[in-house]
Amino acid sequence: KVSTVEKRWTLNDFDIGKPLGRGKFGHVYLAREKKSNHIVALKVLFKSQLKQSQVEHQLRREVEIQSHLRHPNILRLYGYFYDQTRVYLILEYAAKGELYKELQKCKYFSERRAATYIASLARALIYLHGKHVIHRDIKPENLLIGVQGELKIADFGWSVHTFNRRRTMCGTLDYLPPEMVESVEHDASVDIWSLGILCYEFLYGVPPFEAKEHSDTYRRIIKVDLKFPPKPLVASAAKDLISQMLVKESSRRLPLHKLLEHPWIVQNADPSG
Ligand SMILES: Nc1ncnc2c1ncn2[C@@H]1O[C@H](COP(=O)(O)OP(=O)(O)OP(=O)(O)O)[C@@H](O)[C@H]1O
Ligand SMILES: O=C(O)c1cc(-c2cccc(F)c2)nc2ccccc12
Ligand SMILES: [Mg+2]
Repeated sequence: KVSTVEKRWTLNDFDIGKPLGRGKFGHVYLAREKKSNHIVALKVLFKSQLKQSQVEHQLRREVEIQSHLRHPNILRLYGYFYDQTRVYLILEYAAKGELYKELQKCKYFSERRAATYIASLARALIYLHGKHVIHRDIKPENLLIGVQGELKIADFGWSVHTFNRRRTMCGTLDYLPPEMVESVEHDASVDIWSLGILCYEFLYGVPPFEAKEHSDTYRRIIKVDLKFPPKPLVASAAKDLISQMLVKESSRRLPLHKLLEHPWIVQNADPSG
């Protein structure tokens, strides 16, 4: 069993295996922790590139947030260490890889598979929001698949701790810099919207507001120009759920615990998730 974050890890603690993929800032390798024989994914990030892109604070925040999370549908971050030139993240290994590749292969998912994924993501988001964390970047590229086929939310690079409302409600906003005011603006309901987009994409194979130009996608989003194609045939209960999540007024989006009671989820999601 891989111990907690307190231990000081070094590269010598691991045997490095095959590359699992390439990210923006470096590679991810299969690795085995020598003492426990525990298989992990070792994400190697180059400090030079992190500095260049000015994402050091984002990475520290990602590590700080993800290392404290414990949920079956959230990818574990066991620890990190760094040397002269690189930062290493010790991550749970998701044996069945990326969800978006699975979606490309199947074109779209069955209602049972889609509902099971959406229910497990809703449970993970309920857990996250309960800890005042919003992910803000829920999309197929950031979802990995565990050895039992279960979904794992990864990439907390864009996640943030939301301020408790007392601090922002009574404290004047006047002195808060844009980036703090901006994060006060959007709350956990941004993840409900993204989950609605995902649900649509799982069932139709494309996201609802896709367009050739970014400007067109932007226009369709702010208009909530939601259309359901005739093919593939999708149950009206699923369309009803999606329509309750893709609501412009963020406070009127279907709360996550209500999503888990929605007929389409109750009838189609596999309880084990
Ligand atoms: N824990 C893991 N288990 C299995 N494969 C992984 C894991 N983490 C990453 N990978 C593989 O490595 C690839 C790159 O990883 P990742 O997406 O985390 O890098 P990144 O794109 O730089 O990160 P970000 O998406 O935050 O920019 C992934 O697309 C995936 O194929
Ligand atoms: O040389 C450092 O002290 C250093 C540490 C860290 C770091 C420290 C904790 C957690 C984490 F994810 C990253 N990130 C960096 C990124 C670029 C350049 C240097 C560093
Ligand atoms: Mg990535």
